[in-house]
Amino acid sequence: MKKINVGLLGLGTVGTGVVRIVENHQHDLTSQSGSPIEIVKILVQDKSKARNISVSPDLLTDNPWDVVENPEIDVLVEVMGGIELAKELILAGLERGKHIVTANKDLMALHGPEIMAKAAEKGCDVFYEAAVAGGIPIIRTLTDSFSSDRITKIMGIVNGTTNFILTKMSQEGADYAEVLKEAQALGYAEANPTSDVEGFDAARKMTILSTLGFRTEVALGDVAVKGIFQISKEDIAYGKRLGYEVKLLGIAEREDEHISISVQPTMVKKSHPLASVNGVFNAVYVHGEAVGETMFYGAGAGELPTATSIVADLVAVVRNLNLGIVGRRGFVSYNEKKLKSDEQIASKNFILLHVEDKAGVLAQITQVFAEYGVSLESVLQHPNAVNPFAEIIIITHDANKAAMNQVLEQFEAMDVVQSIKSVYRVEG
Ligand SMILES: NC(=O)C1=CN([C@@H]2O[C@H](COP(=O)(O)OP(=O)(O)OC[C@H]3O[C@@H](n4cnc5c(N)ncnc54)[C@H](OP(=O)(O)O)[C@@H]3O)[C@@H](O)[C@H]2O)C=CC1
Ligand SMILES: N[C@@H](CC=O)C(=O)O
Repeated sequence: MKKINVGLLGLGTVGTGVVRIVENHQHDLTSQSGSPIEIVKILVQDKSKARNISVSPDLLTDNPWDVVENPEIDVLVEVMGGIELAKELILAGLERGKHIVTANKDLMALHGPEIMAKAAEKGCDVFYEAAVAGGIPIIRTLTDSFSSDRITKIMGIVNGTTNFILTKMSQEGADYAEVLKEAQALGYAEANPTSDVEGFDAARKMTILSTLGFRTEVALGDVAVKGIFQISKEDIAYGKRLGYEVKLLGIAEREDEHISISVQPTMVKKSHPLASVNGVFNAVYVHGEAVGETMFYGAGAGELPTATSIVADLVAVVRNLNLGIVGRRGFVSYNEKKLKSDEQIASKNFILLHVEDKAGVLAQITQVFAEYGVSLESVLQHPNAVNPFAEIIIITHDANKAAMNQVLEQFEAMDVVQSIKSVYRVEG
């Protein structure tokens, strides 16, 4: 039984979890993969840093090439994050015939095709289950379990940090900045948390999921992105009154071979299963033509859930090594990419307006919707107790994005409209 040597690039939140699982589950890992797995070198930035796991100082190095050029190492597990250095090390590892496991969605969303091409050229495995939704096995599900189906929609809460923040704001009325600090302390947030709160982390994950689900090479620039920082307590309170929770959703849809992908705060009807996904939990809803509706739920970030996916990938690599095969997750060929136009993207919408509180205003507002063919599901109006204006909350029926943009442009130009406070997509 040949021992498999692993070089670990990074010993932060996720790397620590990988060391723990490899140590604690050694017997099971060997019996499932056919080989003992040993971490023989670990790259860190600062060897003198205090760590919440004890590892032999001999294992640590701050020189990446000690790991990547080590001929004894069979597999590189990249959990250091960042793009340029991680990419350089992974490509250098592949060049030397090393198999790769990574949690790096930033890298896979931007450079996945180049990395997969190098892996194919060198006959190596590249697995990245942990890159999307932490502990949920969604990548395997899309590439393996649904290979027989035609997926039409992937919709999910794929960022744990923002879901943690929105849950605390909704349930406890907590302050945004305070909860973000808590998410950072718990190891959920990215090194630069703006990528969580501005929606880019979710956009990278949706790039990966839609590429795999629609078998189409989706680029990060194809994803329309909106983050959570503009969500107010008022929006959350109104949503609740009307039976909605505000969630940051990644939404990828396919219709007549055309696709659209977005990340945006969304009012989700409380009866929809995504509305009750709280805290750091993630969930991904997948609709396939044959299978119908499915949903996958679990911890989307954090040390051990994420490490579970990494070590499962490691087992897959080792199994393949022992069988003498490679099992890259990718495609022989991709479908042609056709993006939906704004006229083809339709959804229900929630709009909160502050308007002058006088006769005829509501009629003027509804007239604008009628002009652009947007039909309304409900309209609520009531005076604001503090300020001399009225609040109007409108829920539309399905309306296309182009028409909605024209409606909003009209509102911007109307004297009776003091401000367009918020606009959300509505699901459920
Ligand atoms: N945290 C999570 O819940 C999840 C994270 N991920 C992804 O996993 C990856 C790792 O995340 P996480 O563990 O949270 O990150 P951390 O910041 O906690 O850890 C990063 C580790 O990499 C080391 N490192 C970083 N840059 C360098 C460098 N230039 N040279 C040498 N070592 C370096 C750090 O060294 P040192 O310790 O000395 O500072 C640290 O050990 C990221 O790609 C992230 O997006 C994916 C899913 C969930
Ligand atoms: N920062 C990310 C970590 C996992 O990918 C998140 O909060 O989901």
